[in-house]
Amino acid sequence: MSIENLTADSPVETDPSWHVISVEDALERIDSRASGISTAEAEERLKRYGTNELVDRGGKPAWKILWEQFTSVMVLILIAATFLSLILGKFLEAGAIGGIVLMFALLGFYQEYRAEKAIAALRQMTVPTVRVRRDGVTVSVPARQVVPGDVVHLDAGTVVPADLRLLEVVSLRIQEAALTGESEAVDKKTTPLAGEDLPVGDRINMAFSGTEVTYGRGVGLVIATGMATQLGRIADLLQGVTSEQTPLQARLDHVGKQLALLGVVVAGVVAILGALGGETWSNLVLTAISVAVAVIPEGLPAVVTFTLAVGAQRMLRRNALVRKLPAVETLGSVTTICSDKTGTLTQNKMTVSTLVLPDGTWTPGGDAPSSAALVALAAGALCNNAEIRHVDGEGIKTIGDPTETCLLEAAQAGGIDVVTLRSVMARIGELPFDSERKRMSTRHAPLAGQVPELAQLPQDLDLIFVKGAVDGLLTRATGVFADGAIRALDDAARAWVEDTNKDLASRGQRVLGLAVRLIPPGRTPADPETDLVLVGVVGIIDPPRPEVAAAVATCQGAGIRPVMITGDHPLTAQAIARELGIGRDGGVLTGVELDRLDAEEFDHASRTVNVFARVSPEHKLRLVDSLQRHGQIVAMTGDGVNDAPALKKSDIGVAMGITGTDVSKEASDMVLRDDNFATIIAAVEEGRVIYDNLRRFVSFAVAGNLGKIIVMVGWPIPFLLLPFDGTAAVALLPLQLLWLNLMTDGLLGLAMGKEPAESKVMRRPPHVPGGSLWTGGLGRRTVWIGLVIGFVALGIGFWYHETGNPAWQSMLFTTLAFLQIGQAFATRSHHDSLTTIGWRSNTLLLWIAALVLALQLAALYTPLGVFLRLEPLGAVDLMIAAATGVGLLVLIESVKAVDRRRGVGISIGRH
Ligand SMILES: Nc1ncnc2c1ncn2[C@@H]1O[C@H](COP(=O)(O)OP(=O)(O)OP(=O)(O)O)[C@@H](O)[C@H]1O
Repeated sequence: MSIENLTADSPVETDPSWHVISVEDALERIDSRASGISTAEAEERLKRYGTNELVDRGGKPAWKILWEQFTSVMVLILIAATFLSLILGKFLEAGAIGGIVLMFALLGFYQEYRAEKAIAALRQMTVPTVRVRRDGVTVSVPARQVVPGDVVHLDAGTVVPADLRLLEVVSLRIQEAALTGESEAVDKKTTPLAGEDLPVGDRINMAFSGTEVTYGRGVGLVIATGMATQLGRIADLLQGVTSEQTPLQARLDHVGKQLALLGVVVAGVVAILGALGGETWSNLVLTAISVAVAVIPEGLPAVVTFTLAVGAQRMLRRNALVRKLPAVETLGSVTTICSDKTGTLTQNKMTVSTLVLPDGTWTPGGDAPSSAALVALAAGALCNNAEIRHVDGEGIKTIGDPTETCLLEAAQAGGIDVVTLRSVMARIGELPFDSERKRMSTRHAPLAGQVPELAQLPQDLDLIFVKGAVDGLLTRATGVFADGAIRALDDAARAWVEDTNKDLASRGQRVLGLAVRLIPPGRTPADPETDLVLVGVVGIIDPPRPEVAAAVATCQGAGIRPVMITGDHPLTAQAIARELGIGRDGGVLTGVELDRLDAEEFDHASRTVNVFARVSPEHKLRLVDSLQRHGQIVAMTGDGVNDAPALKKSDIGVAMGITGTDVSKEASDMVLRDDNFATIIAAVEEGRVIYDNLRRFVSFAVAGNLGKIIVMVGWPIPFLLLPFDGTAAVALLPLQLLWLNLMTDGLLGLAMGKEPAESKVMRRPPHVPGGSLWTGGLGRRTVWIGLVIGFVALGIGFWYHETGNPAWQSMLFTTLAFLQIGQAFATRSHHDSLTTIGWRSNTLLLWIAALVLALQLAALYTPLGVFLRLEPLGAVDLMIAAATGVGLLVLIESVKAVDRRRGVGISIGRH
């Protein structure tokens, strides 16, 4: 998409010239003010202009989902079967097969449609909120309620919510790749530009919907919303968002197709056997159809979608919001979790514990601060973007980044009136905080005697206050403020700062240095953050979240390595890591140290070191890459705009719901609604449960179908060898098989998606993603259960047939149903006995089993039986059939018991 296309041919181009007029003219043109519009006006404009949304961006249309149900290989074979039956003049069969195909297709449609809706609803939950000025105050509103004329705030990490004419910028940089394809971020301005028809990419006093703020902050006037924005004009984008298949879905699709083809082959074999036995042509075709129908796992797609969607809901209940369905499954195979420290492992509730000065310390709540302490506290309050507000009913509240709010609170505890201080010491410049520099600076006009607390500082110079990581400040400092005067930063002073830093950090505290630079008014140094005078060092406590230590232990027990990746000091990181049980050995490496490693050493480090400190987002990306190259499945957390590449690269990108930026959320697969590490572990557990349940279902369905194949193939063989009366070449009719598959794969299978966790789910290694479904003994178990089902049913069928019982087919049919009900219960756990897990722990299965039973009885004893060509069975026959089901249940349970005693059993296949 070229830039020209966007401007020249846009059909809804209304007023392209916002970039050539001044800020004041822009405000006037749209009838707004720098303080924003009123709530009433906003409501009125919302009615006039509509909501700020692009026309339905996501999701498959319903007709497409429905169409896909009818075009799968399985269904096509069934449709072919319907036509063959028609040709043979078997109208009832044709109608019934057709009907059941329709039923399966509708079931599949319903499940998939629901899953689509559920995922769309989940995506809706991450729709960003925007800070706008309404009625003169800044409030948060959902992005969809933004209207033309609104004045909105932009910060690093914000996705621009609408098209804006910029009113204020502070080092504002915006990445506009979504619109222009240009990946380099653009520096923004507010001054009018020349040239009405400048291309979008050159309108640098505008910000466009969908682009991303990568740095700085700004304020903009909304000039277009929704479909009237530049983004809204790019039709291509609107169709975007394809729903992805999970790896397992893709593999199961494959299994489905293979089974369908196998069905065709086996059908051919049975037909040949029948032909050898002198069976009639039409009966042969009918038999072939029956076999194909028996083998095809009709319920598979519906059950898989249902299980994944149920899984996403379960995760949501545990505060993990899945944005992409494949994540539900991938979570189960995660081997390494790289987590930020602040806010994820810790509470992000920061309090200043101590302020260390060259000539003493001050503790909030303790004595009155010394004059040196006042300078440091004022520096911390001025070089600070948190706000103090009076909230009705709650009194004075600080709002903003916890690292900054705690500094405001400390200043107030020290007796400084922050609001007054800030109004007197107006800010005239700012270098925003970023996680690469790990510091921020603000510039203020000379004191001129206005602030008594700062009487000891020169009164006629501009002040640049800097706060940030101590190590960085130390390399840029030349002086220290001690005993009311500025002294040279000699070795002793340097050693004092370093020791203080280490001492606080090794106690797990976050350490911030505070510094000032004095500069004649009007002069702008090339790098304002040099020649600094240190005024103090602050120790900040951010306690670990109480539940995280247990989550870390669970994580390790589950064969998953937790890794801490933090921008904080290595000693702080290590102290917190130790407290939480992360990386008892393996030490800590810093970003600088990582940079010194060669590729091989880096790879070694990524696999052995568990704590990485003072890293930048770019290191996160390299770590993910290195881990992935060594076969690890990596979950990576991130909150900042620069974390997006690492989130995208990781197998599970995890964003923070509370503190995360829009950009990080958009790049993620999963959002933690509570920012909590423990929630990742909960999601992993759910992921494993889902994987187990899918494996369980596939094993159940394949064993059942194997049983049915044995019955269908095995049935004609004795008749070939023995004198044949020509009445019994087909064990079961297509309708009967379809019915059975509907009962088992369809209904009982659905209930398997609801199975709760196996007891050992978090005490075993993660499964190999993309690995075989049948590993760990599951293949063997599936086969023998299939053989038992097949031969028991066959045996009973022969017995009834040979004893001349006309209901032999009904008996065969009913036996198969009972066998699979028994199997369904026994398969509820691969290890634990049914008595341990409790009959009632999956009530859905109980209900569905009851329903299946009722439907089976209806098939035998109501007019439905005529349709299905079944004869009623006597009570004894019923009991025999039921006994086979109970027998299979007991048999599987006994095998599990023996396995448990021998310490073996179904495993997940990674050792
Ligand atoms: N608002 C701030 N102003 C100035 N410096 C800051 C600010 N916040 C953090 N720092 C400094 O930057 C360092 C890194 O902070 P950053 O926010 O990048 O990492 P973090 O949040 O501690 O790490 P993570 O969340 O990745 O565990 C901190 O140790 C601190 O020294």
